[in-house]
Amino acid sequence: MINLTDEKMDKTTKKKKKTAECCGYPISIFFIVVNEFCERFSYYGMRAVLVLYFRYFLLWDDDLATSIYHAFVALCYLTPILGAIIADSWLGKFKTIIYLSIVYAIGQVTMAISTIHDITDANRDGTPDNFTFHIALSMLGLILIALGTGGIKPCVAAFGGDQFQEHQSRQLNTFFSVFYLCINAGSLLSTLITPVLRAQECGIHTQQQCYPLAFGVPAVLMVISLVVFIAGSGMYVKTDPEGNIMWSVCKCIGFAIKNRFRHRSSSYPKREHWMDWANEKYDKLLIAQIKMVLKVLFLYIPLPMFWTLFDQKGSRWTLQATTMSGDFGAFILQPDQMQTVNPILILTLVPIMDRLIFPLIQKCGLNFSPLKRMTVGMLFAAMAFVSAALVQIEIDKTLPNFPSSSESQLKVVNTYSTTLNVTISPNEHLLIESFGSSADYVTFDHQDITVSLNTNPVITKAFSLIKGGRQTLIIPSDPTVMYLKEDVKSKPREGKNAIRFVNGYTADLNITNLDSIEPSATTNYTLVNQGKRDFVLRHGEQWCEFSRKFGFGASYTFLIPSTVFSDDCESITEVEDMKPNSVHMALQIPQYFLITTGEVMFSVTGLQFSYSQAPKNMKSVLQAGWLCTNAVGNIIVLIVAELGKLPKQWAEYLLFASLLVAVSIIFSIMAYFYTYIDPAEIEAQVRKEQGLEPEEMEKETLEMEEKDEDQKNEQGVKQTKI
Ligand SMILES: CC(C)C[C@H](N)C(=O)N1CCC[C@H]1C(=O)O
Repeated sequence: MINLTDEKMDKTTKKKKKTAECCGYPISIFFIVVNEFCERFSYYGMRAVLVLYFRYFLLWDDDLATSIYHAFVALCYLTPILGAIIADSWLGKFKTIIYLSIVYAIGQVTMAISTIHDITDANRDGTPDNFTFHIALSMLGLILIALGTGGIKPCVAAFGGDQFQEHQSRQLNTFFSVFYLCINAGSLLSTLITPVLRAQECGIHTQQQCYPLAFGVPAVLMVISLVVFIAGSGMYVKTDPEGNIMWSVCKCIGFAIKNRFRHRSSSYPKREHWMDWANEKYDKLLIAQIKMVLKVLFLYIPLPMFWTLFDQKGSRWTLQATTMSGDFGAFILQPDQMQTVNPILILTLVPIMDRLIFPLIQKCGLNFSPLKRMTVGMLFAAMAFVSAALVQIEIDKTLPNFPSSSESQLKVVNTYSTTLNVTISPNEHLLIESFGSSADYVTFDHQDITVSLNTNPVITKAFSLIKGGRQTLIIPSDPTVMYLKEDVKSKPREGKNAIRFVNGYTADLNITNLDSIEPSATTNYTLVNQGKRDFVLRHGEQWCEFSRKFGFGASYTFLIPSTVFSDDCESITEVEDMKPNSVHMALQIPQYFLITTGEVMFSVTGLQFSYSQAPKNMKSVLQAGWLCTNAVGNIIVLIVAELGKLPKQWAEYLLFASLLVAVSIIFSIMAYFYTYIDPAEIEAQVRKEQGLEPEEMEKETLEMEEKDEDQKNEQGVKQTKI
């Protein structure tokens, strides 16, 4: 018999301890949800500008930037396992959250410091001189952030759940919804704010895009998140870890497998569950707890497929948006801003579902159990992809007919003084007026062509076209030097417009933001945003200004005639190489609505389910298992992106939708055989079977705490056995 000190008494009775409440909720919850809001602001805010930092600060190419970005996101969803092990086996959730939040905040500050170009810009030219320093610092920052954000994620949700007493089960479910609302409110605000901060100019020696501010504000938010969490310290219910539970779990599973193998002969009687083969050596309670966790983890196997579709919102759907028009009249939406529709919808759909839809379904007498909700959530996500496929079919109707890999396409632009008859061997005849172009691209299934112009004398020239490419034959004022210029062969990125100029003026010209162009030359493409753009053309003292209004995703060649200054830029002609996007981005709203409805049913429910079905000492572990489904989904997206795509994007969307339907059918069958449990009840029952009265159980817990870690793992479990 050991003496129960006040402190120990508190430890054993803490679940029963009355916590301060407000409207039926523990007050400590307030600190946890505010902490989550700030943390998600910090995480998503930093993520919103990360690719741009790689691309335009570190000057990495698109492929490297996106690969490192996705690897970082996947790492953020893998580290929860580590956090959960630390919390459930060693430090407890409270201390784990504090320590890993410190790591996280240090990571954010390191990241912000790595973006200060002035640190290494000795020659003051606006670019860092020592890229290795910035890369090393930012990678260190990202690793610390991934450790921190992933590590605390399973602990915060589970720690929030721990604050509720048994009579607060309704409030507990609402907590997970509010928790999800905070995630999305934080992410929405930060994804709107950090890009604006980045667009500011700042610097000591030279003014540059303000990455230090864009990364600095998330770092400050992470520090606030930590301070808020610590501020609630006195109010939390803190459950201590019961020794190195993960090590005990691994040893117990290992023993069960070994023991089963040793007794594989049919002469040994079968046992109800393979984990029962650990009965000889391990505590029944531990075995029962492992069975509960394994049952849920098994159920999670098909779930990554949901996240595989969900995560494509940020990639494929954003690319789809770049081929659409974002002109909403009152405002213009950029393709990547379309993603903010998801958190906005979450903020509206979670309350609607919680307060209206789910109670209504219950009133109708339907049993909409958590696993049914998750299955329906998956079906909604599949429908979202069907909707995306339908939108894609509409877009495809408006897209130019790009050349296949064996074809070549050619357009002709005439800046000669008269109309020309252009013959392209063997049988293409085009009549092209001065400062005009052929109506559309001509497609060839061979590359070697001969072009003849009906000038006097006739000019003939041979060309070799690019296989799979689009080119323009530029006929300048001196047609003998006609030449080929390569054109864009896909929609310009980010919904921008690709423009270029052909100089038909007799001398060099300067155009706003472009290098000077020689007579008869053609500039390379420049990308310009949607909206009205002004250009100033200059030659010596002469200048004129012209404006054009651009839509989304078009490509133009502007032909500058020799009279450009005498008619004040009026005579510049515009050749449309690629039509602007005509399918409206609003058509993406149904797919966002469907996927977000699916997310509310799947993700919010999954969070609650993972908490409710976990034994008390493995709550964080099961949360980590849940988050791992997200990590695997992310990795699948990475692999799919690497493997390439189906020739038709709409077909790929339909393929993913069908895969998710198939997976949801498998999941519903698995769910059918799953029996919901009350882990506390099972634990109490096992203890009862072991002949332990509640008081004895508490004493025994204390005795176990007295022993050293190793003994506790090895002997503690045996000791409780009957
Ligand atoms: C992608 C949105 C900004 C956030 C999303 N709706 C969401 O809440 N989550 C996506 C993965 C799980 C969850 C999160 O915890 O961030």
